[in-house]
Amino acid sequence: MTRTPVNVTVTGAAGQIGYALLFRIASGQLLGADVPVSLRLLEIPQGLKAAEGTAMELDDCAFPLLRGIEITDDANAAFSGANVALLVGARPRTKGMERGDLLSANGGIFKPQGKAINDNAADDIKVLVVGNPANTNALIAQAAAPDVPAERFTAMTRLDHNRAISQLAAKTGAQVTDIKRLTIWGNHSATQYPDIFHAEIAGKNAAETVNDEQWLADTFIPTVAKRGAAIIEARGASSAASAANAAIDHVHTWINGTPEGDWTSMGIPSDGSYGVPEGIISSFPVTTKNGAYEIVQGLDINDFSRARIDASVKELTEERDAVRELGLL
Ligand SMILES: NC(=O)C1=CN([C@@H]2O[C@H](COP(=O)(O)OP(=O)(O)OC[C@H]3O[C@@H](n4cnc5c(N)ncnc54)[C@H](O)[C@@H]3O)[C@@H](O)[C@H]2O)C=CC1
Ligand SMILES: O=C([O-])CC(=O)C(=O)O
Repeated sequence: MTRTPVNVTVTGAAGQIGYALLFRIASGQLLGADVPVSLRLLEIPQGLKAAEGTAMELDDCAFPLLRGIEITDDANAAFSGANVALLVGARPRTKGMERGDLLSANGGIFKPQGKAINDNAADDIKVLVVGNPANTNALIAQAAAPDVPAERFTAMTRLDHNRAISQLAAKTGAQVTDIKRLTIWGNHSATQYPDIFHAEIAGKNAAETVNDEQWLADTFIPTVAKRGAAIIEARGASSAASAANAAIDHVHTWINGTPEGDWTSMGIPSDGSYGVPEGIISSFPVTTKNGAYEIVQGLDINDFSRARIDASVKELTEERDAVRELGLL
């Protein structure tokens, strides 16, 4: 295999998501079974030793596609030549803590990392922000990287998307593979809106198939939106393997395309579509092709959906205003 390795930078590499993610990247599940990969792991100084331990385990897998691992606490070195950056390192939410509380704790991490991406990454850099509050952290990083096209900064709502598919399949007895065109709108937070009005189950409209607005409003939406908190309550730690799985899905779909007739959900800089203020990083239905994404246009938004999209977007504009006041934009 003579192909040049793709440089993938993972921040927070010694954390629990990092541990679930790195082996899947190295095995080819992020980029494809024929794409060699070189890993750059960024950690804070206290995390370096554990990252080295993970790197030893990666070596011990003898992955055919893994061409190198560098470990550093220097963001400029970590993002040097990066083609894909997964910004995972952040402080996770703990019991009883809402995402808003995390803004100031995490904002300081993403501004310098955005600048380091701006100054060091490859021209084709694609960034996925996983660390919470993911949408606003992505906005902070993007604002600090004026030389990188804004649309390369994305935030992860794919875990919400996957959770919603799974809940809908369980309710209707369908297979997850029967469910298409589901959308997560807004923020990766409890205000997010999982929308099944345009979704299909085995080719039939999902909302009509379910035909139960009370289940939608009182069970489905809160179950999906509060799933992160429910996992923390049950596990005593936030979602890790499912979050890593969603990060793999997000980047894999971005690079390789959405299947014909389907779409996915990504947190992306708004172009003003669907009344979402331009510039904020909000989740939309998107199709992807040749490494680029496009917002699905022309969907009818009913009153039920409009109110919920607006509420989540309002939260995002408030987060943007808060980080602006903190001098992070
Ligand atoms: N968008 C989403 O759907 C989801 C997001 N998350 C978020 O992902 C983030 C990571 O979660 P976990 O891996 O469980 O946390 P963790 O605490 O296990 O790991 C975080 C790691 O990041 C490192 N870190 C902290 N600051 C850093 C910096 N400036 N540079 C590099 N590394 C740094 C820490 O040393 C630690 O090893 C959290 O913010 C969590 O809330 C978690 C689940 C889903
Ligand atoms: O809720 C959290 O803090 C972790 C998270 O983002 C999720 O599981 O969706």
